[in-house]
Amino acid sequence: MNETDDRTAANSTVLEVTGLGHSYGKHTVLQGLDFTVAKGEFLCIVGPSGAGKTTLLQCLTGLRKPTEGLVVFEGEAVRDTPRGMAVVFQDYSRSLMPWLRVIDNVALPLRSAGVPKGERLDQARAALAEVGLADSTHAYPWQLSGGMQQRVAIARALAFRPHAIVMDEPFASVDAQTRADLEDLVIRLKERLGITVVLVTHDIDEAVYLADTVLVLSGKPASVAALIPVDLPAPRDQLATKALPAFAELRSRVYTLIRTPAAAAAEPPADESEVAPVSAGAGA
Ligand SMILES: Nc1ncnc2c1ncn2[C@@H]1O[C@H](COP(=O)(O)OP(=O)(O)OP(=O)(O)O)[C@@H](O)[C@H]1O
Repeated sequence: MNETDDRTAANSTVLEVTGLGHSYGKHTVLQGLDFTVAKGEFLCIVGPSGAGKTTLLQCLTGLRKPTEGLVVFEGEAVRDTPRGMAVVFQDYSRSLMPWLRVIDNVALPLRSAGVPKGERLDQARAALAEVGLADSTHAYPWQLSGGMQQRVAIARALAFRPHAIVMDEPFASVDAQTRADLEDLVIRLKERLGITVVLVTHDIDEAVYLADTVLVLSGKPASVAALIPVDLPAPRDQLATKALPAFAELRSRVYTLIRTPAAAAAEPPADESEVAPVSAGAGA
């Protein structure tokens, strides 16, 4: 049994993707994807620009129907975004309502879900406290920095008390320092609340820093080139973790897989247990 099998056997599977493919008309973008995400796991999806990362994420969240295969979340086939799943997009400025105060932005989806007023304001306040915005509940989004607005978007996702958060390049629109702060925030939230996180990024360093497992998409059409367990010590630290030789090794493996998937797959890694090619048990 390799590390990937251990990973899925030790934890219960939350998300299961089987034979997933997607074509836009005659243009096949994704083909034959099989993988699982365990409860509490942090999975980062990386791949070259245009590989189909966003398309995959849309299929996982029920925002797009795959043309082939199946996505199962908590035992049920995904058709619309499941109740236990929250989605955070890159563009916070478009996802927040500028005319609503922060607390009302966070509480809005709860209102649509029929949660009574007192309860939804309590849940919204608690979620804002989780992301360090307890003092900004009455501000308008446009009075906040980009990083704070993205925190509001994360709070809005948390207010639902989801079991899983799916994020599409959530830190791509903020400066480097804010990005590092938000990365650490998401790691802390995941650990404290036991949430499963699936995050798409084009940034290999970010993927290795955040993930328990990095899923590398590559090829045309794209498939899973590898699921790479990231066995870096916790807690992760922006300086210490990134200075580790193991971090540099993982980063270069991911980079090589993205750039030259066939060559990387043919050349076994120094320690084979660290890289699990998808054919060696990445599926359910
Ligand atoms: N709605 C659509 N209709 C037709 N083609 C699409 C549509 N959305 C995406 N595509 C095409 O599918 C391919 C994958 O796009 P997608 O946005 O999923 O990739 P990506 O890996 O997220 O890209 P990037 O890293 O640049 O954000 C691209 O060739 C894109 O042009």
